[in-house]
Amino acid sequence: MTAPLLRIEGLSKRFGGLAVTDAVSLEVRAGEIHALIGPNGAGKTTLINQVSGALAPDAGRILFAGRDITRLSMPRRVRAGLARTFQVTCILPGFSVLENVALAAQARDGSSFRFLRPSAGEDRLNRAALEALAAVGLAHRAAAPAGALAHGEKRQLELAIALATRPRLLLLDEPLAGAGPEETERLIALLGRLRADYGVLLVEHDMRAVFALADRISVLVYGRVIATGAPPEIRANPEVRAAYLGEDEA
Ligand SMILES: Nc1ncnc2c1ncn2[C@@H]1O[C@H](COP(=O)(O)OP(=O)(O)OP(=O)(O)O)[C@@H](O)[C@H]1O
Repeated sequence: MTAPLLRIEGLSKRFGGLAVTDAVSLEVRAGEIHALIGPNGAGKTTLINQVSGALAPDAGRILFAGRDITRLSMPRRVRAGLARTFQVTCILPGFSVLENVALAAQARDGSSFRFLRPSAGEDRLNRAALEALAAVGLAHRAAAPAGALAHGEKRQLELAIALATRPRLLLLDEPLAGAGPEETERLIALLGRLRADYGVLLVEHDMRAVFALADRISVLVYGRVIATGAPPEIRANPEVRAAYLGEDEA
């Protein structure tokens, strides 16, 4: 079996007296969608924040492609191949769709264009941005102002922004939040296609999407992983059903 792309070992974070993530361990393999589910306040976003580098853990380790990244800055993690999207849409509405993605491509490449003429650098960024937009099915909207996109298209744009940083692992925090039924279908299909090329750690409340997409699911309750397994195992787990899923998810 291939080594995991992401390995989280005993990750703990306290806010005051509250253990928000409590010795959390899990792995994400390349080509796998690993969903992290759990009730509101279980610590899912706090875990993603620690993996992305927005929050320092109190204890535990984060290994990415075998390298310990626990103390690495956020920009260095992006350069290493970690990309995240946010629960709340995070785009520049006055810039075009293409510009939003080109900026992300530029942030990833940093100074790598310093020996190129600016226009050649710009062409390259635009090409990279168009490629990322094509991968999420949004190339036809490249010239539109980002603020004019429909909600579901904004979620696609956020994914393109993440892809433009050339990641190996995507940290997706509620990518379906606020999407209507048709947009949800489109985004589920898109996430399913991305699986071939990336590892994905997916936080999502839409259980139909989670059970349709995930190769494995970890269930977080009060900061602790109470179960990890394939979707049928999780669905049948009595502790999970009692703590989170309830009867209607069966
Ligand atoms: N910076 C902070 N300071 C203090 N408490 C915090 C902070 N960030 C989060 N918390 C608390 O930690 C707990 C876990 O929050 P977190 O956002 O990680 O949960 P979640 O599982 O992502 O929830 P949701 O599904 O509602 O997004 C909550 O009780 C929250 O109030």
